[in-house]
Amino acid sequence: MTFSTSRTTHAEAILGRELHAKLADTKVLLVGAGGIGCELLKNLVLTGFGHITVLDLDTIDLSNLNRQFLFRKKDVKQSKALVAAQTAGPFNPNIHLTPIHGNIKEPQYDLSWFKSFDLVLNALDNLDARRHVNKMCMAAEVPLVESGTAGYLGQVQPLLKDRTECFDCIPKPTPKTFPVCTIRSTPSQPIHCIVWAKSYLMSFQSNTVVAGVCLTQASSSPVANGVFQLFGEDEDAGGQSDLDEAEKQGENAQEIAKLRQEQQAFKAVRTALRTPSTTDPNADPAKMAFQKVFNADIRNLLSMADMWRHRAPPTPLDYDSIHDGTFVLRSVKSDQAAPNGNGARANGKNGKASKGSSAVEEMLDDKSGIREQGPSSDAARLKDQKTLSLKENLNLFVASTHRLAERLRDGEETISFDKDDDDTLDFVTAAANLRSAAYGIAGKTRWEVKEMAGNIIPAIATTNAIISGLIVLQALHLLRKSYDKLKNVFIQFKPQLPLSTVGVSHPNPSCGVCRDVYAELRCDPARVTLGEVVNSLLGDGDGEGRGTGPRDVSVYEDKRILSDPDFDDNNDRTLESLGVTRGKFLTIVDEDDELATIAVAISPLPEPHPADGPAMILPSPLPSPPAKPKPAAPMPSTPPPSTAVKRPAPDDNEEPLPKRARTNGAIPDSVFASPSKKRKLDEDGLVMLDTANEELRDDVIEID
Ligand SMILES: Nc1ncnc2c1ncn2[C@@H]1O[C@H](COP(=O)(O)OP(=O)(O)OP(=O)(O)O)[C@@H](O)[C@H]1O
Ligand SMILES: [Zn+2]
Repeated sequence: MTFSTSRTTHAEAILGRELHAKLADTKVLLVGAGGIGCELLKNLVLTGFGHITVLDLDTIDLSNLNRQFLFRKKDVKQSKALVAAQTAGPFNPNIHLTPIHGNIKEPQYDLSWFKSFDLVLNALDNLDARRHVNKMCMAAEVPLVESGTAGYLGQVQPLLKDRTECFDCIPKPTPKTFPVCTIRSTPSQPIHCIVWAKSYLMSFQSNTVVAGVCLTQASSSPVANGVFQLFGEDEDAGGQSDLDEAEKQGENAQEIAKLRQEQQAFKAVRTALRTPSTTDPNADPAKMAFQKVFNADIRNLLSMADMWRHRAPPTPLDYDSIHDGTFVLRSVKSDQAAPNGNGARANGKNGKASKGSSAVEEMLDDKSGIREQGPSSDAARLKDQKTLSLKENLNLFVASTHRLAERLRDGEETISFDKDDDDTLDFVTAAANLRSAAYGIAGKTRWEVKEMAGNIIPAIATTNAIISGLIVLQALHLLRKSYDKLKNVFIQFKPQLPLSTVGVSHPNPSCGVCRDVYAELRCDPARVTLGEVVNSLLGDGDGEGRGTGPRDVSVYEDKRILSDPDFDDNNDRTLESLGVTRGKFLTIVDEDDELATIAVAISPLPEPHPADGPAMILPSPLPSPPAKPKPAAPMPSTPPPSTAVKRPAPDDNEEPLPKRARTNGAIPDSVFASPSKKRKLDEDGLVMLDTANEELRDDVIEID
């Protein structure tokens, strides 16, 4: 007896003939071709999914090659989506693969486009893109499998509108925050110095790592708030408006004069960084930057006596003496902030400077040259893992500042921190370590700084591979419509139970994403006005499919309010003039809070469409939102969140906030019982579950 086997024999045997045949016609969108994406694409191709679109915005980096096995060294700098498709396509000639090099948030990937897929699989690495895809899938009612890994941990979550909770049903934990005073004036841990150093490249506010207002500052000017961006945009390009304003409002004139002086000094450094280099050592931008931030600014802080009453004061660093090896780290009391204050070598015996002082001594001990961490003195240790002396940090600071300055002069307008950009990593390492030395905090190796500054949890190829297999299993349940089999699956750190599953949860009745009623409006945004659109969508309410009829509503695009019953200025403006174009949503909120919200996706008119044809094609039937569930009574057992210190920093581009709290209403018990309100592993908000009753354990760095 002979058996004939083909490439599909095994897949057919496992899946059954019916499902296997169905796969050939299935259209899948895979978003992300990174660690999970590469593994998953291989699985999809080999399982026999017939039509796969793979989309990624990025190009291949050398550091991807250890786990993103569809890529080779020759592919570095090429599009991930294109190379992934080129490599995986030939694994199965029976399937169609469409690679797209692009951002999933681009307007052409609108609701109609999402609706053209039977299934969407996320293999992303950031909260923003995940939330976007979640919303599009909820609107399009296309099943989505969400996933993420963090080191040895991983999670798969199948999501389907009205069947399961969506990605946004549970508010995600906010990223770690640090009080601005700690970062700007009173760091006590290496991470504080690293965050500070990063802020010299990037804005404090925009990456929301620093929270609160520093009480020692009088004004809200960038200088007062510590937003010095040596390599970024000039936050105060418009002049000294903030300070002028503060002066007008009668704030302390002396303090304002001091802030102005600081601002001038800072601008001089920025200018020097952008000016062709000279031989004058005093015009060396690196030296100027050093003297400003590690000497002048620290002296300035020392003059605020109150700040140092209960904590060790920092020591101003001196460029020349570090350079020639004669620098002595001084412990200066707040009232001894004079340049020649009594100094003492920071040897840990002086209580004021004892924190981390042995590590500081290590940095000071230039005779040791480059020191190595740990017991091994193996000369072959990676250079990244060596602790640099103070002088070496100075040299690294100077060298990296020069390299970054050269890039500015070559036309780069802003330089942001990127863990894979050596110049920025060197700068942050050196600047953070120099600041640590000034504050008696232990220094960190370049390797450690890379991990901490990049919020890196090492990626493990095996975790990605397991998760990708599990994604396919959940995808198959969704395709079979075996909804009772759907599971949230977790890879966890438990030898007895490395893999666990939990049944999916119901949607959160007050979710501001999946409880909205979605509709699609095909229109020419240049030819329709806001008022026209809203009135047409509300309809006359005169029978089935004819809408709710006129009522009081507020209208938003994302967080921007466009109109409400007391504000109709925009009603005669076109959608285009209001920036409501293809791919965006108009959100219509019931002013009486009785009916669910309508979210209207803006799509183009179908082609071909006569030029004199209607400017919009309304959804049919018109949206008819159900009554909103009554909010549950507040739960006494849940303490209110503390807003005292760790309030998240306002977003840089903050736009008017919606009047309503979209997901912040009282959350019913069922939500807190939801298994996915669990442990946060990833900066981008991946929520991980261990067991149903486990505490939220965060890798939060303690802040003072
Ligand atoms: N908005 C987006 N549109 C399209 N692709 C995106 C978007 N956001 C992220 N991605 C892609 O998702 C993938 C996530 O993969 P992964 O987590 O392995 O990240 P990586 O950048 O490849 O690796 P690492 O961050 O560890 O260097 C990346 O390839 C990234 O380009
Ligand atoms: Zn939801």
